Amino acid sequence: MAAAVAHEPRTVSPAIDLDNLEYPTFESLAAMAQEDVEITKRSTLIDEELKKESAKRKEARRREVKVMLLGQAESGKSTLQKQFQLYYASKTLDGERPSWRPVVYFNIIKAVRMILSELDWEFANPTPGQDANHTSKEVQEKIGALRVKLLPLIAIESSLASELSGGVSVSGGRTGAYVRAGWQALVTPTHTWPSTDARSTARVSEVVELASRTISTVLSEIQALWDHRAVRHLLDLRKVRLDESAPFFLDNVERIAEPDYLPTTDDILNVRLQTLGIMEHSFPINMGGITYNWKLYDVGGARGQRHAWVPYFDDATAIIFLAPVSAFDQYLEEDAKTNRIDDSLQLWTAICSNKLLQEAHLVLLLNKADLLKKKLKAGIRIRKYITSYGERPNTFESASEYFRSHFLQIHRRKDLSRRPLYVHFTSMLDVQAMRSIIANVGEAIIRKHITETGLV
Ligand SMILES: Nc1nc2c(ncn2[C@@H]2O[C@H](COP(=O)(O)OP(=O)(O)OP(=O)(O)O)[C@@H](O)[C@H]2O)c(=O)[nH]1
Ligand SMILES: [Mg+2]
Repeated sequence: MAAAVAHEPRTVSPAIDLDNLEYPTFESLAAMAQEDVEITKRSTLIDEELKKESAKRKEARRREVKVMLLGQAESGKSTLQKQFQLYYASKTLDGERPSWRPVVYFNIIKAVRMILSELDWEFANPTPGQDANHTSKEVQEKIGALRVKLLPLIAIESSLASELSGGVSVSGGRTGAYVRAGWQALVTPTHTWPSTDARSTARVSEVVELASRTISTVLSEIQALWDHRAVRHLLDLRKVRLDESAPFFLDNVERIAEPDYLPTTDDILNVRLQTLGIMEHSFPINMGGITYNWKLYDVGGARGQRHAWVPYFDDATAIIFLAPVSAFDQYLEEDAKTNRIDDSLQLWTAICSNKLLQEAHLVLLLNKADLLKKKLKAGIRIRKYITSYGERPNTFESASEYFRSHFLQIHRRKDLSRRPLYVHFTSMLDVQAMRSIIANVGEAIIRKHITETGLV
């Protein structure tokens, strides 16, 4: 037989003494009731505050227009960002002028270095069939003498590049300098930035001042090199590969060599400086009496940078895709076998078919139309680089239509949500012509945003 188990109650309720119970007085009951009212009031207030806060956040989000600038490296994304800034917030661009000074110096030094190294190569390996006068002993001696004078200038390139890149190590090559978000604070003593200490700012200014002084000291040698017939000849033969903006800066070197030089808007638009990562620029845009917080995301376009775009995709209001149509005779710096137009078409395919971007408004800018015209006028044949161009006339009308139809076809085939597509040919350095495009694109994007969010 199982033994009986005695159970103790687990909790013992206290015994009560009915004779000595304390009852609350009417006064204390009233005070308690008042306290309850206060607590309820406070919690209602908190609820209301939270509701207001959430409505405010929602409203702020509704007024926020996020626009991503996408496209391969050198397609003109950062230049378009500057054009937007110039149109909607020109005062902020004015404030940034001093920080573009070292970038202009860097562009000049890099151009001089590249000319000298291309000449070296050409003297050692003369192009068959070229005029031997341009590689004669006399020419080589003259260039040799210029090189000696220009060496102190070339020596500054890497320290200037490294200061612009905020310490990211860079080594020669065509690109040379990268910038990340906040770079301007690193190169402008008047800016404050958490990562800028007084010593590093002083060092940067020293490098910038040294660059400025050296450019004016060797000004006549820079001009002599740029005007030299051997250089001109090699440029004509397209044997010297310079950044597209190099001729602009070398033509303007005298003005830039002035000690009180401050970059003009044209200078700022022409500089070449590769973007690293994602740079966010925001400024208010007023439309129909409502102020929108316009956020532009300018990304690095080289292949190694593209993975960083994706986290920004799902709440993007619009994508502005830039494809440089002048690039038919160029190849990717990161992959010398891929034609730039081909890369742009591949990238455009990926953008049109990306599921995260299905809701985003699409704008396609076929950029560098000015350079396309120039190249065709200079007789560069598209068929040599793109065989499918066939016997079509080598004219701007025919070429622009050919490239446009390829991009449109991809959009038709790959865009599952069948969004309307806004297409423009652009010459991004032309401030006047860009004004109407910027206004059109800005308005179209905000209008779409209004339709979706129900803002009036
Ligand atoms: N001639 C001409 N030059 C242009 C045009 N658009 C941009 N450029 C120049 O092309 C170069 C590259 O432009 P960026 O805006 O730096 O290119 P990006 O797309 O930002 O390049 P990453 O930052 O490397 O991805 C700069 O020197 C610009 O001045 C154009 O329409 N015509
Ligand atoms: Mg850029």
